[in-house]
Amino acid sequence: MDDSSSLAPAVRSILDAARERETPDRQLSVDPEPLPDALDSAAAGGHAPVVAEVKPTSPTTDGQRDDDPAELAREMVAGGAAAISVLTEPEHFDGSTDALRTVRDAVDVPVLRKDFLLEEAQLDAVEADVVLLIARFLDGDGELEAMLAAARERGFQALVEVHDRAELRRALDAGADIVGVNNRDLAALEVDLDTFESVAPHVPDDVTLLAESGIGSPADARRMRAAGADGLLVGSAIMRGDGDVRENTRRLVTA
Ligand SMILES: O=C(O)c1ccccc1NCC(=O)[C@H](O)[C@H](O)COP(=O)(O)O
Repeated sequence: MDDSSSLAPAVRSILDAARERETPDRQLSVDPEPLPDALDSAAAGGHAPVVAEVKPTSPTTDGQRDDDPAELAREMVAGGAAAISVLTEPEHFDGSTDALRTVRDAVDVPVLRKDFLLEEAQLDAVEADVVLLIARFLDGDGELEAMLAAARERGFQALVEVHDRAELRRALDAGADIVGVNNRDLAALEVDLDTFESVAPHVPDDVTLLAESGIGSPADARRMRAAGADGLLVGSAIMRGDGDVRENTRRLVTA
C-alpha cells in the first residue's frame, strides 16, 4: 500500500472508509459488454469516445447533484457517451451499488464501477462490465496481479489506473490490457493534463488507453485524443452545476 502520508487527507479518508466497508459472502460471475469495442465503435463513427461519469459529488466538487442515476445515464448515452462510469463510493462521492445496478439496467453500453477497491471480496459487491483497479493503492508484492486475476476470474474487465511511468510499468507487468492515466494527482488532488501526455507514449498500441480526469472542454478532449487516448473518462464537466448532462456530453463527444 502506498505510503499514506503522501496522500491528500481526503484520499486517506477515502481509503480508511474503504477498509471499513462490509463485503458480501458470495462470488459474482459477470458477462460483460466489451469496453474496447464500445470505444472503437464511437471513434469509427467520428465521435470522441467518452466514458461519462455519474458523480454526484466529490472531495473537489462544490455542491451535490441528487438526480436519479439511471436518468442521468440515459441522458449521457443520448448525448453520445460510449460507456458510463458510476461512482459506488458512498461517503465521499455519494455513490452506491444500487445506483450502479439501476444504471446498468437502464443503458446498453458498458458500465464501469468507479471505486477504491483494496481487496478481492470488494469485487463482489455489485455486477459491472468493468472495474477500476488503482495501481497506487495496490502496490504490495503481487497485489495488483492478484486483484487483476480475481477480477477476470469473475468475468470483469479491469481498467488499471496509473499516474506515472513507474505505475504504468507495474500495470503492464501485471498484464493490464485496459489502462487509464489519471491526470489527477491523488497526493495533492491537482489536475494536470500534461500527465497523460507524458505517460501515453509509453503505452503499447495493443493496450486500450483512457485519459482520466480534468477534461473540461472540447479543446481538452481533442488534446487527449491527439496524445493517444482511445477513451476519455469525464465526470465533473458533464455533471457540473445543475446543467444539462445530455448537452454537456454532446459537446465533448462532438469535439
Ligand atoms: O474527483 C475527485 O475529487 C477525486 C478526489 C479524490 C480521489 C479521486 C477523485 N476522483 C475520482 C476520479 O477518478 C474522477 O471522478 C474521474 O476521473 C473523473 O474526473 P473529472 O472529469 O475531473 O471529474
